[in-house]
Amino acid sequence: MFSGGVGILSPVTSVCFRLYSSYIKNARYLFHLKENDDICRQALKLGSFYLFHNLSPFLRNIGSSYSFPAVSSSELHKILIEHERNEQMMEESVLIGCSDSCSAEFAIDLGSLERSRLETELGGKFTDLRKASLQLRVKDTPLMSQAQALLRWHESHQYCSKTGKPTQKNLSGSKRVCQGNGLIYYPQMSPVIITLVSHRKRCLLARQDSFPAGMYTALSGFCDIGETLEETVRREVAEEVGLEVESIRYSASQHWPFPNSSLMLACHATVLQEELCINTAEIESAKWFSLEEVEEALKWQKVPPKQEDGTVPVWVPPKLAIANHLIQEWVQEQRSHLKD
Ligand SMILES: NC(=O)C1=CN([C@@H]2O[C@H](COP(=O)(O)OP(=O)(O)OC[C@H]3O[C@@H](n4cnc5c(N)ncnc54)[C@H](OP(=O)(O)O)[C@@H]3O)[C@@H](O)[C@H]2O)C=CC1
Ligand SMILES: [Mg+2]
Repeated sequence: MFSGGVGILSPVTSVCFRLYSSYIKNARYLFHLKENDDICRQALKLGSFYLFHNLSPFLRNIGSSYSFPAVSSSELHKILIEHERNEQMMEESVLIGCSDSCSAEFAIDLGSLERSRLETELGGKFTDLRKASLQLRVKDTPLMSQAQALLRWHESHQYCSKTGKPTQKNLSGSKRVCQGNGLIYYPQMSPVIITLVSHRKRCLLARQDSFPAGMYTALSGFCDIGETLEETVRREVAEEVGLEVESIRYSASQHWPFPNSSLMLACHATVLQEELCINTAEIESAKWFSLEEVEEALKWQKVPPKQEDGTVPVWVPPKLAIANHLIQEWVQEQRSHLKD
């Protein structure tokens, strides 16, 4: 049943596993891998590995689409030997999940190996994460983002911020431990709210001057320490556009890897008034949009071309961004109100 390490689990644990759904089996198996270096070491010998080079994921182009392929443990072993690396380097991998058949999945950064040679041997390209996110199918991006975020966290937490001594990752990469005083560090994400504000039949979309021309999206902002989700929504809406939030409705969440790991918490909010007071230190422009205008903006699948007058039509972030989900949800709700 478990191709990656079940033999190490006690018979009692294995019997319990048989009663569970595959989701629970996987969750329990991953828990053991995270906690126990010996089980994880066994899983490394049978697992599959997603490859990165200085945090750029490896993509392969097949016809008109791209894949984020994994190599087997034996293939990775062969690559390391051919590039004159010790097989011990496999232990630099981080655990990112497991397949339905409980085969462990890891990510490894091969940044110390020659990039162009690897690309030729593997038949693909190490691609910048932003570009890769747009090339991959939306359903394949979360795994790639998660893997890159975890590798990035390990790369930037090599030393203890209290003692200055090196930290050591456990085998799965679920934590790092200070070699000086045993302090444990866990991978972190910053909570960020993203809120689609609406008033009567219009919703509010805004842009920062760093956005590509024409792109408008929902308001967003990092949670301050100690704040609740609701408090952040109220504060950010007040700070950025000078509106008082009346009601908040949670919608969904998403891990967002740019520029560092964020947990995007998406909400709908209604406001009491519509007169905007834009904080230009934060955003360049914010406007109310009707259903028709939002439907028009959603039609663009990629950056629209400049019009004759030199302007770029309004467009919204692509499907991989939770902003798109919030906007689509609002459109569906408006359409259903029209039918009522
Ligand atoms: N997935 C999606 O659909 C969307 C994702 N986002 C993401 O949400 C995030 C936040 O949006 P944004 O509106 O810019 O946020 P804010 O409105 O909070 O403003 C960003 C500024 O806040 C400061 N800041 C405070 N805390 C942090 C922290 N923990 N990490 C980094 N900066 C912090 C930084 O200022 P300083 O640099 O001066 O220190 C930064 O420039 C962005 O990373 C963006 O990529 C945004 C919209 C859509
Ligand atoms: Mg903001």
